[in-house]
Amino acid sequence: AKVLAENGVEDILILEATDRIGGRIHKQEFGDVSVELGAGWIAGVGGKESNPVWELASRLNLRTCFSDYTNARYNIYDRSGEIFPTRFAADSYKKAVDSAILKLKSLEAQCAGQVADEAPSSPKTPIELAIDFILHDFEMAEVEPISTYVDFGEREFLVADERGYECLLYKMAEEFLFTSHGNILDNRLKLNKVVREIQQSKNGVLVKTEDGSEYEANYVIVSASIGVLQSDLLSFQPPLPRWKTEAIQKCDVMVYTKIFLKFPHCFWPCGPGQEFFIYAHEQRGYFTFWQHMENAYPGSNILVVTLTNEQSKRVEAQSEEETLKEAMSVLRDMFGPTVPYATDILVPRWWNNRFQRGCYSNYPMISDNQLLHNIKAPVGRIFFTGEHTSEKFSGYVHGGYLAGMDTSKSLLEEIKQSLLLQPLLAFTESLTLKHNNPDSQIHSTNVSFISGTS
Ligand SMILES: Cc1cc2nc3c(=O)[nH]c(=O)nc-3n(C[C@H](O)[C@H](O)[C@H](O)COP(=O)(O)OP(=O)(O)OC[C@H]3O[C@@H](n4cnc5c(N)ncnc54)[C@H](O)[C@@H]3O)c2cc1C
Repeated sequence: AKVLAENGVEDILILEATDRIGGRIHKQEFGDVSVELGAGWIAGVGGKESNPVWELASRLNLRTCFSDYTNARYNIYDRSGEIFPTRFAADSYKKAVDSAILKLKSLEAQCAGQVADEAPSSPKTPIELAIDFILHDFEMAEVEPISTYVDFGEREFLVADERGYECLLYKMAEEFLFTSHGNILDNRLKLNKVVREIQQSKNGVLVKTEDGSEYEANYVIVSASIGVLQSDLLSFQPPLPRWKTEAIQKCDVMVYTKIFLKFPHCFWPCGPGQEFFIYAHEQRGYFTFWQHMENAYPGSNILVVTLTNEQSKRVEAQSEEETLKEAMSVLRDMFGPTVPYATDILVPRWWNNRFQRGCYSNYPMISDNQLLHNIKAPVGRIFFTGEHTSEKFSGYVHGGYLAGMDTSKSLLEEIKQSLLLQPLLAFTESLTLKHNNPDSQIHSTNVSFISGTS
């Protein structure tokens, strides 16, 4: 919207389903600090190009902490609280990386109709399963080379600022919407407006919201997540073409749940290289990845455990008490029976949120550019944007940011073309009218053609 406004298209309307802006960037007060339920890191810093989100954060002096995940593999606990020896952990890690490379090669071979030379081994033991989880669901959810790292650098910074990651969005809003004391008062932003239907005709679009409101426009940009597009929240009239719906359904959606736990005191190791630690269990992804928040907020006594996909869906479906019981039993395995019970727990529910239906897009390991192209491509007057439409940075905040700019530029181009074509179209129309109805109507259409040209 900012790109459009800055380019003279100020007659815009932003319809947001919830009572806030920010979407998957969402802070919440927990245990006297601000925690990030959604995006937490600015990924891709320190490289040859500057990450635009890092630039925004620097301008706002956003407080961040460098995250060094590399040590996580040396803090792997078994179920009796023993840490796996460094050498053994390093070897297991190397084995998992080699196996991931083999798996990719075998997939590539399969796609080319060939048989791979060597079959990859599957993780079986708890430590193998734990490493497989951090490798695939956490560290490298993408296939190498990872554009974010190549372009912007390999460093990642955790946002640890009471204003929240979302303050970047309010800053951006301030630059083109009417705001006062941090509140957006511009009536071009309408909150609590759940879009349910988008009708398009030759001349424009009609957007219908759940509360019965209707909005007419020349164009619409849909920035809802890929999970929402896969759900039945939004309907299109006429229905979207098959190439579009098939592409939308083919893209995977990751669910990524950060569970926050507050304790009366800190009982975990907090020295250098100990921010991240791993729990090795027979069930892959069962309360595997842990982080303490003492680097981000010293004295906060908060732990975060990350669950993904099936485990995320499982805990979303149960009560917080049940999840807390499971987490406590895992912590007592690792640190002993005297570990104090957490005083508070926070479980975000991204999968069951009908305005998200998941956390971020995950393109299949082997997919061609056509899939992304089709997900991104406009259908008539309906344009699509969001992280899932970013060619290089899908899944990230900077992906969403850059995709938004990209889509707006395409729309500006479309508007420019249609303005250039208008006189020509009016002329063609007047000729058709003349042909069909050689009476009084002709003149008025011709006038609009002439005024259009001038
Ligand atoms: C738990 C989690 C952790 C993450 N961690 C990171 C990270 O560390 N670093 C990183 O870079 N990225 C991370 N991401 C991804 C990042 O948050 C997203 O890629 C990015 O914020 C997506 O922005 P977007 O504008 O595409 O979509 P959104 O932020 O989802 O915006 C879409 C908006 O559309 C609204 N909407 C949906 N349906 C309707 C409707 N029918 N009518 C009206 N409005 C509607 C939604 O309410 C929402 O506000 C994480 C995401 C999650 C959920």
